[in-house]
Amino acid sequence: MSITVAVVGASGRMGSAVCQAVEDASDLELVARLDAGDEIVPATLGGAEVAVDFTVPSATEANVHALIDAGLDVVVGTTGWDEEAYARVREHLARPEAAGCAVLIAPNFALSAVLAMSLAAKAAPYFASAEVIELHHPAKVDAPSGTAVATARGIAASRAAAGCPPMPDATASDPWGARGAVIDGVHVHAVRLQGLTAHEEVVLGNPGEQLTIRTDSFDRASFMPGVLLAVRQVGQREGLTIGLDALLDL
Ligand SMILES: NC(=O)C1=CN([C@@H]2O[C@H](COP(=O)(O)OP(=O)(O)OC[C@H]3O[C@@H](n4cnc5c(N)ncnc54)[C@H](OP(=O)(O)O)[C@@H]3O)[C@@H](O)[C@H]2O)C=CC1
Ligand SMILES: O=C(O)C1=N[C@H](C(=O)O)C[C@H](O)C1
Repeated sequence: MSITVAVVGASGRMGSAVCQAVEDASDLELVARLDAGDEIVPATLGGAEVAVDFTVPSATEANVHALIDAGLDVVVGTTGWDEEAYARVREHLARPEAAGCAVLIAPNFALSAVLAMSLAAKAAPYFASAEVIELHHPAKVDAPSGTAVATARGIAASRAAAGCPPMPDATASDPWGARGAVIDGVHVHAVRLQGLTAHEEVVLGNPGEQLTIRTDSFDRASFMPGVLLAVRQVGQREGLTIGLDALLDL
């Protein structure tokens, strides 16, 4: 029996790749393609059991609530989520009328990126300094990337758990914002460059040594195995899952 799938944001760079990947998978059936302006209601969802959302940060949360209302499990790759938005989804999923629905939200479905985030969090307490540099195609609408935000938060959490002191930094004047965004105390730098797809470097420093962890998605094909894994497994989960690492034995 196939799992029936609807893709929201189906005409986009990721949405169109997901539609193709679903069509190419013998155990999945693509039953609906939705885009901006399409209503998310059972009549437009073609009987889908699982929806995949790759849209825009300003639309994704409303889409997820509409998909839960329609009784679907949801896999989300769109960025822009914060703790408050996660809490609203958890609250929605806890309502009796949403019983049986599950949502998985992941900032990055590429195995190399998931491993890079996990390795960065593991390594961070062993280094005095850690910074994140993300590099993307110039059509990306948000900065920093969702992956960079999650990476910085993971680094900060593991350093806090290990009781690490603040990172050394004598910067007293930065009128141009050259030190980048600061997320939970971790500096994050965003590059937008024609020719790039999706890349991230985590640099960790100690006196006399440096560890560089780098992930490169050269092609959106890199995200597809993770998206399909999530589509196949989201229905076996309960509530809200954040991150593909929850499905992997890392
Ligand atoms: N988790 C992961 O592994 C990855 C996540 N991403 C994230 O996925 C998201 C999409 O990226 P990408 O595909 O490059 O972006 P695109 O801009 O190529 O695609 C977004 C699509 O969503 C459509 N859209 C906009 N608003 C709505 C709406 N309200 N309902 C339905 N569809 C809508 C757009 O239509 P229109 O153009 O007509 O407005 C467009 O077709 C971004 O947040 C990106 O960061 C990207 C790659 C990997
Ligand atoms: O917009 C993109 O392209 C990507 N977005 C995600 C993010 O913001 O982390 C994942 C990946 O970096 C590609």
